[in-house]
Amino acid sequence: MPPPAPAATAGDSPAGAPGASAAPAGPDADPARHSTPKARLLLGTGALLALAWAVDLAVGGRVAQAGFMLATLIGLAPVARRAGQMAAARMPFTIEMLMTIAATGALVIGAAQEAALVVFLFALGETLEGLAAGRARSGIRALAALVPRTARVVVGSTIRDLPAESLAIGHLVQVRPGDRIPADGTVATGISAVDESPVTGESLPRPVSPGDTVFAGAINTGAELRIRVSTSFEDNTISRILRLVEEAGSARAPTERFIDRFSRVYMPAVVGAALLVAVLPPLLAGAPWETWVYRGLALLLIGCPCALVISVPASIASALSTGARHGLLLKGGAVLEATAGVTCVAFDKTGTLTEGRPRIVALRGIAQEETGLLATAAAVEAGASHPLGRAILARAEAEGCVLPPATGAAALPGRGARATIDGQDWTVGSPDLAAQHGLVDPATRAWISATEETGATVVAVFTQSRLAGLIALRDEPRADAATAVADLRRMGITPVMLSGDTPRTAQAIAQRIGLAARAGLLPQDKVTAIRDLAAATPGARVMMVGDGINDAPALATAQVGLAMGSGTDVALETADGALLRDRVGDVVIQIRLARATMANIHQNVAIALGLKGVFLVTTLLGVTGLWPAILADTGATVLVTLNALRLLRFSEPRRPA
Ligand SMILES: Nc1ncnc2c1ncn2[C@@H]1O[C@H](COP(=O)(O)OP(=O)(O)OP(=O)(O)O)[C@@H](O)[C@H]1O
Ligand SMILES: [Zn+2]
Repeated sequence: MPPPAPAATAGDSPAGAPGASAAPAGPDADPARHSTPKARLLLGTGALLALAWAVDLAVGGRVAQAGFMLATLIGLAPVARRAGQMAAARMPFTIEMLMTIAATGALVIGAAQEAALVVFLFALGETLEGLAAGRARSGIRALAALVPRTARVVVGSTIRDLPAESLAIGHLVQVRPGDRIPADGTVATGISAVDESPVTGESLPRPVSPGDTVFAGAINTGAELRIRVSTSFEDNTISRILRLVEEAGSARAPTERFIDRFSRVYMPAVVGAALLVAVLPPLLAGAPWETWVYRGLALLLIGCPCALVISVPASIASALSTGARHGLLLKGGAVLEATAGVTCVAFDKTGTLTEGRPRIVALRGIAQEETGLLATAAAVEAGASHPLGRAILARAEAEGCVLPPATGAAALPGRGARATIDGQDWTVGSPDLAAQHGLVDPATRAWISATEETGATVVAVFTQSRLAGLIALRDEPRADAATAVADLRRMGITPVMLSGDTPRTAQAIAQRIGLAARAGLLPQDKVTAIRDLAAATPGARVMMVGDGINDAPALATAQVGLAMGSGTDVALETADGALLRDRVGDVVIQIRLARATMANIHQNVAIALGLKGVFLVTTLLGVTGLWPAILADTGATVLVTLNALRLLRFSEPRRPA
């Protein structure tokens, strides 16, 4: 007989470790590995059971009884062994132990036929549940298969096939039309379109040209591309996602932990109650022993918490899997549960509510003419990752500016960037910084205000003593920002914008999107703002959605922090989840999915407890016996799992275009 796989599915696991199956990925996620021996066992027990039944119907008597007994023993052996192992590890009260006691007890009181049926139905329940759980997790497992195994690496004038794992940062790889991209990177040469739907769920291929970033796993749908690898294999987006989801297994939902604790008390209570039922009526009232021992055994089966134990992990695995298919990633069940309760969503502005691709709309030279101004600003921003800095650099490059050499470049988070040029300390940053040096005269101030009222951001380029000029940049709101914000309102959730930009600019943009704004916030002010929002109303739960380095502290502070997929690594690492498609509307979908999941979990707990309640009563009344009791348990397990699978079909509501 093949060895049983310990703790293969939640149904197998001891009551003390119901979360064992919550990790939807990892080595345990392969259902085939576990269900094969179980399925074989199931078939064996089933065949013997059927044979014994046939014998029973034909001739009856000893032979049939022996057949039932044999079927029971074969089916029970692995279960009993697991029960023994767990008991040796000081976890005596397990589902396996309940099964073992009940089936052995049934044999002892001469109910071999029922014992065999009980063992068979138990194995059936586990197999079905294993299959269903495998489906729930397949979405995430499929991700791992997306990255091609080999990459075509360009070495000088030749191309060599190398394993994708061995790719290193800086390698140049060739991706032919129709091939999958083997690594995260930037397009070096070629103009094409990439289908990222397997990674992000975005169904339209995205046009790419040199300089654009691409994900490992995306399909090149157009012409040949050469990609410069930007992350190692372990750090590519897909590997990171898989790691996040794996971590998810350890971060259990509060509901799950409750059931965990509940089971720990509950299992000994069930055994105790069954013992009392079996012993007390005969001892005290002289009732017949067989009747009450039988009822006690049935009670053990009723008490089996299989369905309850898997109700939460099954729903969560389905939900995480569905989310992953839509490019919505959450680091586990706890986050899912917190997301369902969100009452307020705080959005960062740049890169979250807006495209994060500001463009220069005006240059105003003051102490320096425009081209020189642009070159100076670009030199200061040379290493910057801030969208404003990148926009300035892009424009300078487009205009063919020659940048003066700069040293000691540094970011001033939430304020600007600085560097030394020609021995002078230059800053590119918020006009307030320049004003602090007394560099902003009334005419300049008026120009800044007027420009900001149009929703543009103005940055000043200055030294301690001289304002070289001003640059106005404009960033458009994301296409779905206004709709998403309106959807949140309709769901009873308060949207707020938290911005590091000036009040006038932030207001202008917030007004177009339709929400309130808090502006002029430094990174630590965003943290304070999150705390304020959480304290503003009792029971408030705040979600923060952001993308930048300046959002990371706020992402960590909020009950739930979500990072835009295009966001900085810091934001992605700090956040509890990511929205890979970079759509504001995905916040809405994520919350809807979380709410649906919690509803699903509650239904599951109701199904599990409800069925048990009904059969508890009928058992004590003597209406139903052993096999209906285990059928109720198996039935509840299957119902709960099927109900959880409904979450796989969760889809975003279609809206009229
Ligand atoms: N690299 C930079 N170059 C120029 N100005 C900068 C730079 N970084 C920050 N600033 C200035 O600091 C302000 C706040 O920046 P911060 O990154 O906190 O927010 P933001 O990107 O404007 O907006 P949000 O906080 O809504 O994303 C900017 O509006 C800009 O004036
Ligand atoms: Zn059970």
